[in-house]
Amino acid sequence: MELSALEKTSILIEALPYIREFYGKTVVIKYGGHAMQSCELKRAVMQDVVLMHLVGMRPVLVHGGGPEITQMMERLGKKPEFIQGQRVTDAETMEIVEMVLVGKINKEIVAEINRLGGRAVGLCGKDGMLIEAEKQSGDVELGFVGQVRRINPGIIETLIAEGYIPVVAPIGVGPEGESYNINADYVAGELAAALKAHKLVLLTDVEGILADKKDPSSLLSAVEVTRVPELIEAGIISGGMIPKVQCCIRALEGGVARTHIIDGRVPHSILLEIFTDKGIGTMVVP
Ligand SMILES: Nc1ncnc2c1ncn2[C@@H]1O[C@H](COP(=O)(O)OP(=O)(O)O)[C@@H](O)[C@H]1O
Ligand SMILES: CC(=O)N[C@@H](CCC(=O)OP(=O)(O)O)C(=O)O
Repeated sequence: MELSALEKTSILIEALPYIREFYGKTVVIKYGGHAMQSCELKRAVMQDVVLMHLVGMRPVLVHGGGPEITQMMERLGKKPEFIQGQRVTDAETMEIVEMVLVGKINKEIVAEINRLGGRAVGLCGKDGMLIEAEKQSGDVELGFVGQVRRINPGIIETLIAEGYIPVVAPIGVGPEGESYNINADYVAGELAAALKAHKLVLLTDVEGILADKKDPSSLLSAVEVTRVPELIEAGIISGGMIPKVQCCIRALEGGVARTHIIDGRVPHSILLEIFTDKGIGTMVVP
Protein backbone atom coordinates (compact mmCIF):
# COMPACT_ATOMS: atom_id res chain seq x y z
CA MET A 1 0.00 0.00 0.00
CA GLU A 2 1.57 3.25 -1.18
CA LEU A 3 0.74 6.28 1.01
CA SER A 4 0.17 9.70 -0.51
CA ALA A 5 2.46 12.58 0.46
CA LEU A 6 -0.39 14.07 2.53
CA GLU A 7 -0.95 10.78 4.40
CA LYS A 8 2.78 10.55 5.16
CA THR A 9 2.77 14.12 6.47
CA SER A 10 -0.23 13.52 8.72
CA ILE A 11 1.41 10.41 10.20
CA LEU A 12 4.42 12.52 11.11
CA ILE A 13 2.22 15.22 12.65
CA GLU A 14 0.32 12.64 14.72
CA ALA A 15 3.65 11.40 16.09
CA LEU A 16 4.64 14.89 17.29
CA PRO A 17 3.26 14.65 20.88
CA TYR A 18 5.09 11.35 21.37
CA ILE A 19 8.33 12.70 19.95
CA ARG A 20 8.04 15.63 22.36
CA GLU A 21 7.29 13.32 25.32
CA PHE A 22 10.31 11.14 24.65
CA TYR A 23 12.76 13.77 23.46
CA GLY A 24 16.08 13.34 25.30
CA LYS A 25 14.77 10.33 27.26
CA THR A 26 16.66 7.08 27.63
CA VAL A 27 14.81 3.98 26.45
CA VAL A 28 16.40 0.57 27.13
CA ILE A 29 15.35 -2.11 24.65
CA LYS A 30 15.98 -5.78 25.32
CA TYR A 31 16.09 -7.69 22.07
CA GLY A 32 15.70 -11.41 22.75
CA GLY A 33 17.11 -14.20 20.64
CA HIS A 34 13.68 -15.62 19.85
CA ALA A 35 12.69 -12.30 18.25
CA MET A 36 15.75 -12.43 15.93
CA GLN A 37 14.09 -15.05 13.72
CA SER A 38 14.18 -13.41 10.29
CA CYS A 39 16.42 -10.87 8.56
CA GLU A 40 13.36 -8.66 7.84
CA LEU A 41 12.38 -8.57 11.52
CA LYS A 42 15.95 -7.85 12.60
CA ARG A 43 16.12 -4.98 10.13
CA ALA A 44 12.76 -3.60 11.35
CA VAL A 45 14.07 -3.54 14.95
CA MET A 46 17.25 -1.73 13.88
CA GLN A 47 15.21 0.75 11.81
CA ASP A 48 13.07 1.50 14.87
CA VAL A 49 16.18 2.09 16.98
CA VAL A 50 17.74 4.39 14.37
CA LEU A 51 14.50 6.34 13.99
CA MET A 52 14.13 6.77 17.77
CA HIS A 53 17.66 8.13 17.88
CA LEU A 54 17.07 10.49 14.96
CA VAL A 55 14.04 12.07 16.66
CA GLY A 56 16.03 12.79 19.83
CA MET A 57 15.48 9.73 22.03
CA ARG A 58 18.38 7.90 23.59
CA PRO A 59 17.96 4.21 22.81
CA VAL A 60 20.22 1.63 24.45
CA LEU A 61 20.00 -1.90 23.08
CA VAL A 62 20.68 -4.98 25.22
CA HIS A 63 20.61 -8.17 23.17
CA GLY A 64 20.31 -11.86 23.90
CA GLY A 65 20.97 -14.69 21.48
CA GLY A 66 20.12 -17.89 23.35
CA PRO A 67 18.99 -19.87 20.26
CA GLU A 68 22.22 -19.04 18.37
CA ILE A 69 24.34 -20.11 21.35
CA THR A 70 22.41 -23.38 21.43
CA GLN A 71 22.98 -23.93 17.68
CA MET A 72 26.71 -23.27 18.03
CA MET A 73 26.99 -25.64 21.00
CA GLU A 74 25.28 -28.36 18.99
CA ARG A 75 27.59 -27.74 16.02
CA LEU A 76 30.55 -28.19 18.36
CA GLY A 77 29.06 -31.38 19.77
CA LYS A 78 28.00 -30.03 23.15
CA LYS A 79 24.60 -30.68 24.65
CA PRO A 80 22.86 -27.53 25.91
CA GLU A 81 21.24 -27.85 29.32
CA PHE A 82 18.95 -25.38 31.08
CA ILE A 83 17.91 -25.25 34.72
CA GLN A 84 15.11 -22.81 35.61
CA GLY A 85 15.52 -21.07 32.26
CA GLN A 86 19.28 -20.51 32.70
CA ARG A 87 22.00 -22.19 30.66
CA VAL A 88 24.33 -24.48 32.58
CA THR A 89 27.66 -22.87 31.67
CA ASP A 90 30.91 -24.80 32.09
CA ALA A 91 34.23 -23.17 31.07
CA GLU A 92 33.99 -24.36 27.46
CA THR A 93 30.36 -23.24 27.17
CA MET A 94 31.37 -19.84 28.56
CA GLU A 95 33.83 -19.48 25.69
CA ILE A 96 31.13 -20.34 23.16
CA VAL A 97 28.63 -17.94 24.79
CA GLU A 98 31.15 -15.10 24.66
CA MET A 99 32.13 -15.83 21.06
CA VAL A 100 28.54 -15.94 19.87
CA LEU A 101 27.18 -12.98 21.86
CA VAL A 102 30.15 -10.60 21.74
CA GLY A 103 31.99 -11.74 18.61
CA LYS A 104 29.04 -12.46 16.35
CA ILE A 105 25.60 -11.14 17.37
CA ASN A 106 26.81 -7.87 18.92
CA LYS A 107 28.86 -6.97 15.86
CA GLU A 108 26.07 -7.95 13.44
CA ILE A 109 23.66 -5.61 15.25
CA VAL A 110 26.21 -2.78 15.32
CA ALA A 111 26.93 -3.19 11.60
CA GLU A 112 23.23 -3.17 10.70
CA ILE A 113 22.47 -0.05 12.77
CA ASN A 114 25.43 1.72 11.17
CA ARG A 115 24.38 0.61 7.70
CA LEU A 116 20.97 2.18 8.35
CA GLY A 117 22.57 5.49 9.23
CA GLY A 118 22.83 5.22 13.03
CA ARG A 119 26.10 5.30 14.94
CA ALA A 120 26.27 2.23 17.13
CA VAL A 121 29.04 1.04 19.44
CA GLY A 122 29.08 -2.54 20.72
CA LEU A 123 30.08 -3.39 24.27
CA CYS A 124 29.98 -6.23 26.72
CA GLY A 125 30.18 -5.95 30.50
CA LYS A 126 33.98 -5.95 30.36
CA ASP A 127 34.16 -2.66 28.46
CA GLY A 128 34.60 0.20 30.91
CA MET A 129 33.77 -2.37 33.65
CA LEU A 130 30.15 -1.86 32.60
CA ILE A 131 28.77 -5.00 34.28
CA GLU A 132 30.57 -6.23 37.40
CA ALA A 133 29.36 -9.72 38.14
CA GLU A 134 29.79 -12.63 40.50
CA LYS A 135 28.87 -16.28 40.39
CA GLN A 136 25.15 -16.68 40.82
CA SER A 137 24.29 -17.82 44.32
CA GLY A 138 21.63 -20.43 45.00
CA ASP A 139 21.02 -24.14 45.41
CA VAL A 140 21.66 -25.14 41.80
CA GLU A 141 25.15 -25.31 40.30
CA LEU A 142 25.16 -23.43 37.00
CA GLY A 143 28.93 -22.92 36.55
CA PHE A 144 29.79 -19.54 35.04
CA VAL A 145 26.27 -18.12 35.24
CA GLY A 146 26.59 -14.74 36.88
CA GLN A 147 24.50 -12.22 38.71
CA VAL A 148 25.01 -8.48 38.43
CA ARG A 149 26.99 -7.06 41.35
CA ARG A 150 27.24 -3.52 40.06
CA ILE A 151 26.60 -1.56 36.88
CA ASN A 152 29.06 1.23 36.10
CA PRO A 153 27.02 3.19 33.56
CA GLY A 154 29.73 5.82 32.86
CA ILE A 155 30.79 4.37 29.52
CA ILE A 156 27.16 4.23 28.33
CA GLU A 157 26.50 7.80 29.46
CA THR A 158 29.61 8.99 27.62
CA LEU A 159 28.57 7.22 24.42
CA ILE A 160 25.00 8.57 24.63
CA ALA A 161 26.28 12.11 25.22
CA GLU A 162 28.48 11.77 22.11
CA GLY A 163 25.50 10.69 20.00
CA TYR A 164 26.21 6.96 19.81
CA ILE A 165 23.74 4.11 20.22
CA PRO A 166 25.18 1.63 22.75
CA VAL A 167 24.61 -2.07 21.99
CA VAL A 168 25.28 -4.30 25.01
CA ALA A 169 26.02 -8.05 25.13
CA PRO A 170 25.08 -9.64 28.48
CA ILE A 171 28.52 -10.81 29.60
CA GLY A 172 29.66 -9.74 33.07
CA VAL A 173 33.18 -9.46 34.42
CA GLY A 174 34.27 -10.98 37.73
CA PRO A 175 36.90 -9.75 40.22
CA GLU A 176 39.67 -11.73 38.45
CA GLY A 177 38.63 -10.56 35.00
CA GLU A 178 36.73 -13.80 34.40
CA SER A 179 33.61 -13.85 32.22
CA TYR A 180 30.09 -14.58 33.45
CA ASN A 181 27.05 -15.52 31.38
CA ILE A 182 24.09 -13.45 32.50
CA ASN A 183 20.52 -13.70 31.25
CA ALA A 184 20.03 -10.66 29.01
CA ASP A 185 16.72 -9.80 30.71
CA TYR A 186 18.48 -9.28 34.05
CA VAL A 187 21.14 -7.10 32.42
CA ALA A 188 18.47 -4.97 30.73
CA GLY A 189 16.60 -4.42 34.03
CA GLU A 190 19.75 -3.52 35.97
CA LEU A 191 21.03 -1.26 33.21
CA ALA A 192 17.68 0.54 32.87
CA ALA A 193 17.73 1.14 36.63
CA ALA A 194 21.34 2.36 36.65
CA LEU A 195 20.65 4.74 33.75
CA LYS A 196 17.36 5.91 35.34
CA ALA A 197 15.80 5.17 31.98
CA HIS A 198 12.36 6.50 31.15
CA LYS A 199 11.24 3.23 29.63
CA LEU A 200 12.26 -0.40 29.40
CA VAL A 201 10.91 -2.43 26.48
CA LEU A 202 11.45 -6.19 26.27
CA LEU A 203 10.94 -7.71 22.84
CA THR A 204 10.05 -11.38 22.88
CA ASP A 205 8.28 -14.08 20.86
CA VAL A 206 4.80 -13.86 22.39
CA GLU A 207 2.14 -11.14 22.53
CA GLY A 208 3.08 -10.33 26.15
CA ILE A 209 2.00 -12.03 29.37
CA LEU A 210 -0.88 -14.37 28.57
CA ALA A 211 -3.37 -15.64 31.15
CA ASP A 212 -3.53 -18.82 29.05
CA LYS A 213 -0.29 -19.50 27.15
CA LYS A 214 -2.22 -21.20 24.32
CA ASP A 215 -4.60 -18.31 23.80
CA PRO A 216 -3.16 -15.05 22.40
CA SER A 217 -6.48 -13.30 23.09
CA SER A 218 -5.86 -13.82 26.85
CA LEU A 219 -3.21 -11.08 26.82
CA LEU A 220 -2.95 -9.20 30.11
CA SER A 221 -2.44 -5.58 29.07
CA ALA A 222 -1.28 -4.58 32.56
CA VAL A 223 0.12 -6.66 35.42
CA GLU A 224 0.66 -5.17 38.86
CA VAL A 225 3.91 -6.03 40.59
CA THR A 226 2.01 -7.28 43.66
CA ARG A 227 0.22 -9.90 41.51
CA VAL A 228 3.43 -11.40 40.11
CA PRO A 229 4.19 -13.91 42.93
CA GLU A 230 0.70 -15.43 42.70
CA LEU A 231 0.92 -15.64 38.88
CA ILE A 232 4.26 -17.47 39.17
CA GLU A 233 2.92 -19.70 41.96
CA ALA A 234 -0.09 -20.62 39.80
CA GLY A 235 2.25 -21.49 36.86
CA ILE A 236 0.69 -18.76 34.69
CA ILE A 237 4.03 -16.99 34.41
CA SER A 238 6.72 -19.64 33.88
CA GLY A 239 10.03 -20.42 32.13
CA GLY A 240 11.56 -17.57 30.13
CA MET A 241 8.79 -15.17 31.21
CA ILE A 242 9.99 -15.24 34.85
CA PRO A 243 13.27 -13.33 34.25
CA LYS A 244 11.30 -10.84 32.15
CA VAL A 245 8.84 -9.87 34.88
CA GLN A 246 11.63 -9.92 37.47
CA CYS A 247 13.61 -7.58 35.26
CA CYS A 248 10.63 -5.21 34.97
CA ILE A 249 10.19 -5.23 38.75
CA ARG A 250 13.89 -4.48 39.27
CA ALA A 251 13.70 -1.60 36.79
CA LEU A 252 10.58 -0.13 38.44
CA GLU A 253 12.25 -0.35 41.87
CA GLY A 254 15.25 1.42 40.35
CA GLY A 255 13.14 4.38 39.22
CA VAL A 256 12.28 3.43 35.63
CA ALA A 257 8.90 4.98 34.81
CA ARG A 258 7.49 2.35 32.45
CA THR A 259 8.21 -1.26 31.64
CA HIS A 260 6.70 -3.24 28.76
CA ILE A 261 6.89 -6.79 27.44
CA ILE A 262 5.94 -6.75 23.75
CA ASP A 263 5.82 -9.01 20.71
CA GLY A 264 9.08 -8.79 18.75
CA ARG A 265 7.52 -10.83 15.93
CA VAL A 266 5.34 -7.87 14.95
CA PRO A 267 7.29 -5.59 12.61
CA HIS A 268 8.03 -2.19 14.19
CA SER A 269 6.44 -3.19 17.48
CA ILE A 270 8.68 -0.74 19.40
CA LEU A 271 7.35 2.18 17.34
CA LEU A 272 3.78 0.94 17.76
CA GLU A 273 4.35 0.91 21.51
CA ILE A 274 5.96 4.34 21.66
CA PHE A 275 4.10 6.31 18.98
CA THR A 276 0.51 5.17 19.47
CA ASP A 277 -2.07 5.49 22.23
CA LYS A 278 -3.10 1.91 21.80
CA GLY A 279 -0.13 0.38 23.59
CA ILE A 280 0.67 -3.23 22.78
CA GLY A 281 1.80 -6.14 24.89
CA THR A 282 1.89 -6.11 28.68
CA MET A 283 2.83 -3.17 30.83
CA VAL A 284 4.18 -4.18 34.25
CA VAL A 285 3.04 -1.51 36.68
CA PRO A 286 3.87 -0.71 40.32
N1 LIG B 1 2.20 -16.27 30.97
C1 LIG B 1 2.99 -16.34 29.88
N2 LIG B 1 2.66 -15.64 28.79
C2 LIG B 1 3.42 -15.71 27.67
N3 LIG B 1 4.55 -16.46 27.56
C3 LIG B 1 4.94 -17.18 28.62
C4 LIG B 1 4.17 -17.15 29.83
N4 LIG B 1 4.79 -17.94 30.72
C5 LIG B 1 5.87 -18.45 30.10
N5 LIG B 1 5.97 -18.01 28.83
C6 LIG B 1 7.04 -18.39 27.90
O1 LIG B 1 8.05 -17.39 27.90
C7 LIG B 1 8.63 -17.36 26.60
C8 LIG B 1 9.43 -16.08 26.39
O2 LIG B 1 10.68 -16.19 27.04
P1 LIG B 1 12.03 -16.61 26.23
O3 LIG B 1 11.75 -17.83 25.40
O4 LIG B 1 13.12 -16.69 27.23
O5 LIG B 1 12.19 -15.40 25.21
P2 LIG B 1 13.41 -14.46 24.76
O6 LIG B 1 14.28 -15.28 23.88
O7 LIG B 1 12.69 -13.38 24.04
O8 LIG B 1 14.12 -13.96 26.00
C9 LIG B 1 7.43 -17.53 25.71
O9 LIG B 1 7.77 -17.99 24.42
C10 LIG B 1 6.58 -18.55 26.47
O10 LIG B 1 6.88 -19.86 26.07
C1 LIG C 1 22.47 -17.57 31.91
C2 LIG C 1 21.81 -17.61 30.57
O1 LIG C 1 20.93 -18.41 30.34
N1 LIG C 1 22.25 -16.73 29.66
C3 LIG C 1 21.71 -16.64 28.33
C4 LIG C 1 22.32 -15.40 27.68
C5 LIG C 1 21.68 -15.04 26.37
C6 LIG C 1 20.23 -14.62 26.52
O2 LIG C 1 19.75 -14.20 27.57
O3 LIG C 1 19.52 -14.71 25.35
P1 LIG C 1 17.94 -14.60 25.13
O4 LIG C 1 17.54 -13.22 25.54
O5 LIG C 1 17.82 -14.82 23.67
O6 LIG C 1 17.25 -15.66 25.95
C7 LIG C 1 22.06 -17.89 27.51
O7 LIG C 1 23.14 -18.48 27.69
O8 LIG C 1 21.25 -18.27 26.64
